[in-house]
Amino acid sequence: MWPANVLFIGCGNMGGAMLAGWLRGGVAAERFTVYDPFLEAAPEGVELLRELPEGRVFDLLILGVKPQMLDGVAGALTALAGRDTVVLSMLAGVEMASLSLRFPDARGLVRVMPNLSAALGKSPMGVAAMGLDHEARECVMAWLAPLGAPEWVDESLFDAVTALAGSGPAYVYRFIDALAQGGAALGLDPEQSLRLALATVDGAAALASGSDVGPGELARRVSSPGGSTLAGLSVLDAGDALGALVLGTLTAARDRNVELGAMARAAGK
Ligand SMILES: NC(=O)C1=CN([C@@H]2O[C@H](COP(=O)(O)OP(=O)(O)OC[C@H]3O[C@@H](n4cnc5c(N)ncnc54)[C@H](O)[C@@H]3O)[C@@H](O)[C@H]2O)C=CC1
Ligand SMILES: O=C(O)[C@@H]1CCC=N1
Repeated sequence: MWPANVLFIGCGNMGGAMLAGWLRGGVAAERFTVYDPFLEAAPEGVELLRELPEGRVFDLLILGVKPQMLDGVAGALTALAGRDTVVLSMLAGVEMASLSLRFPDARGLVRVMPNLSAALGKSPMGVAAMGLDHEARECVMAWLAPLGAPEWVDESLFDAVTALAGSGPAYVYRFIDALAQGGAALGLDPEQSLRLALATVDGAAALASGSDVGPGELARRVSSPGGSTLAGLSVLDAGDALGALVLGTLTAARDRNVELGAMARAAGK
């Protein structure tokens, strides 16, 4: 079954979440090797290397370093990224054209944009590939499936997908914090307020995910005519301030991804 063996190059927050997701999904730990000079420990059964392996061939190389570190590692990976090896990158902003300059001999390239929910098998994932035939692309999707919901995305939209789905958990966490702090300001015990906020977001997201109607209709169903939810929504919806704030947030994140991509393009010339 492809990939028989997988080498992570850097396995911090995001790489670690993906690794945890595969292990949770039943993939054998022995199929994974991690090269990371700074990681304290790898999960049980996963080989952790402080030096790049020599004379070994991996089916899949997963780049899990920061985008700004690409050129700190790429040169040393030439021998590992040969014609039997697919290179998969989770790096924000960095385009496949930039990757193909660094890994010209690789069997193919895959870009994936997951988020930390991969650890629970609940990550949305944008996926794009280069140099892989239909069968290999199907294998990539099957390989990513234990992490959540992979879907093909045109690479030109990757920076937007990264802003929404990659960074998105951070924005949701801010909203959870705001709910919890609001409840505490109204007199609830802060810990109880956070518990209530978390359970509310968890249940609301699960309900919306399984619903055949959209979030707008679900919000309407919460709101009794003349009731208290509408009184709250009249504040939240005023002047579409929330919509503008979220759009501004996603735009800033998307634009930073564009900058990171441009830096990688310029450095590769
Ligand atoms: N954190 C997140 O939620 C998401 C991150 N990403 C992408 O994932 C990538 C990694 O981000 P994080 O996991 O957040 O960063 P991180 O800093 O947690 O992980 C990076 C890892 O690389 C290791 N490392 C440093 N120098 C190295 C070297 N020379 N060779 C090998 N490994 C080295 C570090 O020890 C660390 O474990 C980034 O490119 C980011 O754009 C993508 C989606 C979501
Ligand atoms: O903050 C970052 O740059 C990365 C990309 C998406 C989430 N974390």
